[in-house]
Amino acid sequence: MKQKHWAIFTANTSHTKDFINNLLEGYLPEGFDELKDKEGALLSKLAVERFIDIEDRHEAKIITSNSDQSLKSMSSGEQKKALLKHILSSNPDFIVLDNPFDNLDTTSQEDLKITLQKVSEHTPIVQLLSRKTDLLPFANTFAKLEGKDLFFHESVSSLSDNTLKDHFQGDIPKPINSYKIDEETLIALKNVGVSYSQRPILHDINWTIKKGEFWELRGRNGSGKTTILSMITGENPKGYGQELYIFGRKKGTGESVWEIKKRIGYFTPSMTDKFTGYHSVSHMIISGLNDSIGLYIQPTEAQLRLSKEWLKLIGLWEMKEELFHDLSMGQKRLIMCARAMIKHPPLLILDEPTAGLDDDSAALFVALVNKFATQSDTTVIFVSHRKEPGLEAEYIYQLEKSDIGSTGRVLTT
Ligand SMILES: Nc1ncnc2c1ncn2[C@@H]1O[C@H](COP(=O)(O)OP(=O)(O)OP(=O)(O)O)[C@@H](O)[C@H]1O
Repeated sequence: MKQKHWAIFTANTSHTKDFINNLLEGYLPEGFDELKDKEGALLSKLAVERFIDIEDRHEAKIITSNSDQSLKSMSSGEQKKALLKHILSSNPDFIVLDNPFDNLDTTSQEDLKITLQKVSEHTPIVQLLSRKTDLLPFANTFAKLEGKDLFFHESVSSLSDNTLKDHFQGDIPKPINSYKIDEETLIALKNVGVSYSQRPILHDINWTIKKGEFWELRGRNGSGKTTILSMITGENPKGYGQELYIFGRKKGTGESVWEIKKRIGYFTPSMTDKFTGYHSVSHMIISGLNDSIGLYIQPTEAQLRLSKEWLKLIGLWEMKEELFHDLSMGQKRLIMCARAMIKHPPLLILDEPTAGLDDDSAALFVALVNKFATQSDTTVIFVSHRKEPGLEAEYIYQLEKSDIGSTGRVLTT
């Protein structure tokens, strides 16, 4: 009999985590009899985080035993590859893949496809996917997870519904107080180099970012994207002593990390997915004005008015009193993005912001970013391995890996 492989399409309202736990714990939904009494392994961002946690707590190396580096210090793509290697070496009876291509560069995505094709000859695979282009070619059983319920479909074509609507009617709300930045050049890196334990990571990086520009930062896994961003935000001490200028000042000339952070909006999905506090949707947006997650003081009239304008723009005004906690993943992402935008920071960094979103929600998210980049003075840096259709970045900063560290060049779109 032909090996069965499942492709489960998820949307942002799908109860993906419960579904995966049930599969791995043997509470099999109908249609998965082939996995009865079998031991499965999970490749997902959450599984990586669990291993980081275990390695941290026990000071042990489980999936990185043949590397000097801790799992935590690896780049997100490297972590995923290390986990895959660990899974394959433990020969599980079946493998569950939760959006396996997220965080991987295009070459690594192709390599993973080839590996999985081979694995699929002897091991059943369950792929959960939110983007249609990610479908593995050998999948032969298709279903959609709607909330908790699974609906099987004969083919992929019967799964698609092209009903994308543009929710963003209206303009980006103006901030209550605006930042005054006199310099035209917001960020400048001049001949910046970084090494870790004598391993060169970045070489001679020259990158000038001006006020109001919209950039995409690209590069393969481990090429140093996060390293550059963390030097800019002040989280990485490697920026000190280098020709790195932030908001017109050379790094390390007296400004505090806090002063810099106040002027940077930052969004990455793990901020949303890990957040467990119970705050209303409206208060979550307003909290972006105070640089806190969640609101702990009574908002002013002006703040409430501003949050109303944002919620109307992103189509979530009806949900203002709902708890952030109860929203779907796509809605949470829009709220967190609006929260990062609300004060029109001079710089907004979006780090793989669409990872895990379904096609429609990703397109909606991109539409919001495009609108913000056009209608505000904020400089936007968007990092992603996916070429998001419709993203209107003006410039691309491309990192190219090499033995002496990654070098960078500017491409125009
Ligand atoms: N604290 C550290 N110690 C040792 N190596 C590190 C440390 N932090 C980062 N690195 C290494 O530096 C390189 C660049 O990592 P970085 O996270 O900047 O890459 P990236 O371009 O963001 O990758 P990805 O696309 O996979 O997220 C990687 O090889 C990573 O393993």
